[in-house]
Amino acid sequence: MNTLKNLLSPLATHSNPIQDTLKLVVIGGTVETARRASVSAWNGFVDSFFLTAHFSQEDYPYDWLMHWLSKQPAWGRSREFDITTRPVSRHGMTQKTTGDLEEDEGDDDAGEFNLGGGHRKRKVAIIPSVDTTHTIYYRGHWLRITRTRRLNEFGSCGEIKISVVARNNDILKKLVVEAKKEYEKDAVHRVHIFMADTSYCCWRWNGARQKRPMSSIVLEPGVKDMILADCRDFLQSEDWYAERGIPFRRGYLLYGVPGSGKTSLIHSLAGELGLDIYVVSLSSKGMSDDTLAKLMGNVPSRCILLLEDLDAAFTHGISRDASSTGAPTKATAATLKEKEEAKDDNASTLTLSGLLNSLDGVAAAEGRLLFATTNHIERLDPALSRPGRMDVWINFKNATKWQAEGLFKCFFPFKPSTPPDNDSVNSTPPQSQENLPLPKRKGTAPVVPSLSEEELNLLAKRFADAIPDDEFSVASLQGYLLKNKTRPRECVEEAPAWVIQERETRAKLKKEKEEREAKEKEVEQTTKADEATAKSETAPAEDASPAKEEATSKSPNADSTTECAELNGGKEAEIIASAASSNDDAQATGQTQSGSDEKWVDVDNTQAPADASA
Ligand SMILES: Nc1ncnc2c1ncn2[C@@H]1O[C@H](COP(=O)(O)OP(=O)(O)OP(=O)(O)O)[C@@H](O)[C@H]1O
Repeated sequence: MNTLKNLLSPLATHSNPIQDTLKLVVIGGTVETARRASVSAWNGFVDSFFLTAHFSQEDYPYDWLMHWLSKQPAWGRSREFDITTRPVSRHGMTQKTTGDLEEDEGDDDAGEFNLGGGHRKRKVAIIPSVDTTHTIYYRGHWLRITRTRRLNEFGSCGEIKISVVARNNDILKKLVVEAKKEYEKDAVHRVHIFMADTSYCCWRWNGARQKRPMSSIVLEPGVKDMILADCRDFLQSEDWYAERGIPFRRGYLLYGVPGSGKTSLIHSLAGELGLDIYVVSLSSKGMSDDTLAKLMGNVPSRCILLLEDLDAAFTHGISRDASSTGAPTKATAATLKEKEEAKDDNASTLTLSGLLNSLDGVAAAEGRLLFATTNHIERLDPALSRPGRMDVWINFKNATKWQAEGLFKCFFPFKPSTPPDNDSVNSTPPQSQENLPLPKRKGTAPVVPSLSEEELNLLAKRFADAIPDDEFSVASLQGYLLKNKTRPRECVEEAPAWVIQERETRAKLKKEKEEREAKEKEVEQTTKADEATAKSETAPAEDASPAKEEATSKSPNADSTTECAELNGGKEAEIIASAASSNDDAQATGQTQSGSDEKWVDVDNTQAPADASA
């Protein structure tokens, strides 16, 4: 005490200011040194007695732990925590957490509360705050949990550190297993979507969507069953593939008109098979052979890898090698111009050989189901769609009457005439309602007049009669039904008028498009003529090159064909021929090709396709 008094007394009395400053520095230094020594002693103590596990956001256990932590009762008593409406893990599961904010009386949907006055509810999670250590009691042990953020080469990344005093790491193993189980239990109703991030060469979680029941997809009989059975069979055949030395991969090419259910079917399959979907857009900015190879090498073994609008990649500069377009179709002048721009604009520089390598090269991931969709199969290079890369082809066409009827039944549920007992409801679901999700949310659901089964069947039949075969996409029928979702009877009455109106609108749009194109062509020709006149006036000597003149006076397509043929060194025609013949064969034979593992399925063909894996 006296020492301290002696140290501090000069500060109170008038003394030399230099001496005072020095004393303050000494005191401060001593205090700081003592603090550091105690912190490092504590860390040493922790290191020697505690087991510590680190969980990085880059890997799945982090998600399991965050999900598990968000459900722990300890947060209800904690004095510092984060409240978030964002997903607590990359899988987007924000659910009821202990210590949650409860909605006003009358709402038992705990964990949801109204933000912003509207009727939309958001779920709230309470999670450990960053850089704070929390202590949780778990199975007879005190866990010290610290959530931190660290910087890595791609930005900041979350980390969880869990320390526990224990003789071995059994308790941590138990914790991880429990967290995983809980996580999977809660994830079972969702399909998780990951998008390729070309900037960081990684997959980013993009959302968790509610599973879509297979019964809500209306395709010709047998198609859904065939594809589902094929996927299941593949996923169970790892050993079979290994024994025969065949790469454990399977590709599905879904092609056809827009709005016919290609994407919906994939979503539904993912839910049915319990797989995540990894989506790559080949024409996205920054996509290169290298990036794609890394991304493909990083997909987990059991998942759906989706290449959407495969043909779009071809019209945005993909090429077989440095000097070719890779696409079997004629490249337009606009396409070539786009390619030139792409070089400057950091756009996709992917080549077809790069794409082929990443699909089935040595480093390509195994065990994944590859799905590719396209509206223009004729634009695909045959190399891309050959068996081994795309084993099953499915053609999606405009809606048939059968599909119109099925879609109508999906939209309007019927009321059984006599209330059946629970068992009979569970055992025999009506075909159109089978697997459909039960309405979960409370609120003002639209009032739909109740229909008996007979009436529903009759209305669906009449609706189908009014819809012409193979003229409207299922998406447009869905649009019409959505507009009439509370008026099933009127919907059927007005269907013929809707068909006429749709036809008129389409004819009008087509006419407008033709007029616009004709105008554009006219302007283009005038500009070309003006340029030619200006050229001949300013540089008469250049007239001596007639070949060049001839090329510029051709149509844009003819132009690009010439340029394309030059770029390909004459290979273009070969590619067109092989694509056409393979496609024609497909249409002609229509079905399974014997001797290969490939299937050719036409959704309009009512014959059940043969099982290719047989
Ligand atoms: N066969 C179908 N059964 C049920 N719904 C369908 C079907 N086809 C389309 N739809 C509905 O139409 C909408 C668009 O469907 P989807 O995106 O699956 O079509 P798509 O063939 O992938 O189209 P695009 O080629 O333009 O990507 C969805 O809302 C979906 O519910």
